[in-house]
Parts: sequence; structure tokens; C-alpha cells
Amino acid sequence: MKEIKIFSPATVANVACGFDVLGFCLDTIGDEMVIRKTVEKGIRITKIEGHDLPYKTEENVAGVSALAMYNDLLPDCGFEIEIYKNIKPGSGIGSSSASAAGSVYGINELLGKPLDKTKLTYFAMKGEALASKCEHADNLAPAIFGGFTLVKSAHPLQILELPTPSDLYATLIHPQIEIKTSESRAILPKEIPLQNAITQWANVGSLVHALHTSNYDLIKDALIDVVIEPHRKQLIPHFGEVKLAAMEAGALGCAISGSGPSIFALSKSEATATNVEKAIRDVYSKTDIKFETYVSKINTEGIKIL
Ligand SMILES: Nc1ncnc2c1ncn2[C@@H]1O[C@H](COP(=O)(O)OP(=O)(O)OP(=O)(O)O)[C@@H](O)[C@H]1O
Ligand SMILES: N[C@@H](CCO)C(=O)O
Repeated sequence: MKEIKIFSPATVANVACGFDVLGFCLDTIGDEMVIRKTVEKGIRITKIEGHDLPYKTEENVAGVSALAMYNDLLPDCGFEIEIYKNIKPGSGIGSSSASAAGSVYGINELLGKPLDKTKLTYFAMKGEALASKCEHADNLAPAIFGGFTLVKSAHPLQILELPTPSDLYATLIHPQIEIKTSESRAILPKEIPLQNAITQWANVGSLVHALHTSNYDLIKDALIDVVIEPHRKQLIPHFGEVKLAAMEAGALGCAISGSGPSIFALSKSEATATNVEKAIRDVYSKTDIKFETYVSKINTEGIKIL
């Protein structure tokens, strides 16, 4: 195989209580990428459509992750990468992760799959670090493994795949403002009160248990973030109103997606997720901020070949 075309999905990191460890994969939103073997050695980005991003290999997350893998495997060929970007950079739904994960996934396929998914995530983290100024895998792991994932440890990298209850649907609203992950990390406190830590780790444990047992009431109780949301919510206009509208429309929970500005809600059934979409659209329709909304099944497959 000389060339491969892939779909690299958008993802929701943190899932309310699991800052930097939990994430899930979306179905209907994602980038496409073409990866091609070349005689000329090295990694080149030859085409980017959809958004204005750097072509220089060392300045694009797709190039940085691909180069890290390439320098480790030292294959007897080079690779060209084309990026067809649908996920707006700085959206909070894993735009940088989709590129960082997509390039290593594609190269691995073209080389006959020498690496497992954890090793792919490891190299993708090198690219993700360019965007967020730190190596974290909570968007990358769900993009590569699919479904819900928990990053047990980033160094050494250990990823747990969690089950996806079959009736769970996500609703997303993406206000068209850009929040850089590096900036929304910079405003976070370095220390947190012990009582908040206790509440948060109880919620993470409960959410993991709820996913294993398809306990939707417990999902609702656990989708609460007392550590990060209080600091980041002021970066997102109308966050409180969106959350209230989503909960009144029947969502199990509603929180900031990744580092924002996107906001996600989880619901039991597609019909409820669609009602939630309507309710949160109504909030932003009354403002002059442009926005997009999506309803998505949880994507249990992750990145796939088209
Ligand atoms: N291939 C790429 N795709 C997306 N962003 C890229 C890419 N290469 C470099 N970047 C840079 O990364 C930054 C966007 O990444 P960032 O992590 O801030 O947003 P995000 O991935 O949408 O958010 P989140 O990680 O919270 O979901 C922008 O500064 C962008 O220029
Ligand atoms: N866990 C990360 C996800 C965004 O890349 C954050 O919230 O900063």
C-alpha cells in the first residue's frame, strides 16, 4: 500500500470530572487526511485545506508526531501528509489531537502496523505537546482507541479502554471564538483544596463505575467538575445559561469540552440529545456570537480508514 485516506475524529477531553485523564470519541465530526509513501526520505506536509495552519513539519502537530515516530522507526522511505481540516483549531474538541493522531496512524498502516495503539498515542503526544505546551493524551487516546478512555498514566503511558453504554449520545455547541489550550491551562491554580479533590476523585470513580454498569443515574451524579470549571467558565460566554438549558432539556450532564470554548452534554437517547441541541441553540441564538451545534453517537471505533 502506497497511500491511505483516513477519518480522524473529534474528541471530548476531561468529561467534566476527569481533567487530563478521561475522554471520549465523537462520530460525526472529524478531519480527513491522506498519507502517502515517498522515495524521498523525511516528513512533508504537502496540502492543508479548511484552515490556515503551518506547512513546516516542525510547526504542525501532524508533522511533529510523524517525525517523532519516523526518527524512531527509521523506515527506508519518506511520507507526505495532506490535511483536510474540518475541526477548527482551538475549538476544544481535539483539533490538534486529530492531526497528531492521524499522521502516526496513517504511517503505521503504510508500514504494516509495527506499532500498537499505546505506542501510537505515545508518538502523537509529541505533536500534541506543540499545541498545548504539555504532553497529555486525554484527546489522543479516544481518537486512537475509540469510545471512552482513561489515561492511567502519561509517563509511562498507560491507557484503559472503558465501555460505552449503548444509549449514550453527545450534544456539542461550538461558539466561534478561539481559546488556546495553552492559555486556558495557564489560568488554572497549581493547588486545589482537599475537599474539592475528594469530591472530584469520587466523581471520576463513580463515572467509570457508571460506564461499566450502564447506570445512567450515576452518570448524571458523576458528571460534575468542581476543580477546573469554576476557573475556566468565565472564558466561555453564556456558559451558565447553556448548562441550565441543557439540564432542563433532559441532559445527564453538561460541561466544558476539553479546554473550551466548546461545551458538551451527554444524554440517554438520541431524541433527548436533539432536544438538548435545540435548547442550547436557543441560548446562543439570542446573542451575536456565531456558533455550530452537533449531535453525535459515541464513536467506539476511533480513527478509521476511508
Ligand atoms: N494540524 C493542526 N491542527 C490543529 N491545530 C494545529 C495543527 N498544527 C498546529 N496547530 C496549532 O495548535 C493550536 C490549536 O490547538 P489547541 O490544543 O489549542 O486546540 P484544540 O486542539 O482545538 O483544543 P482541545 O485540545 O482543547 O480540544 C493552534 O495554535 C494551531 O495553530
Ligand atoms: N485536558 C486538556 C484537554 C485540552 O487539550 C485540558 O483541559 O487542558
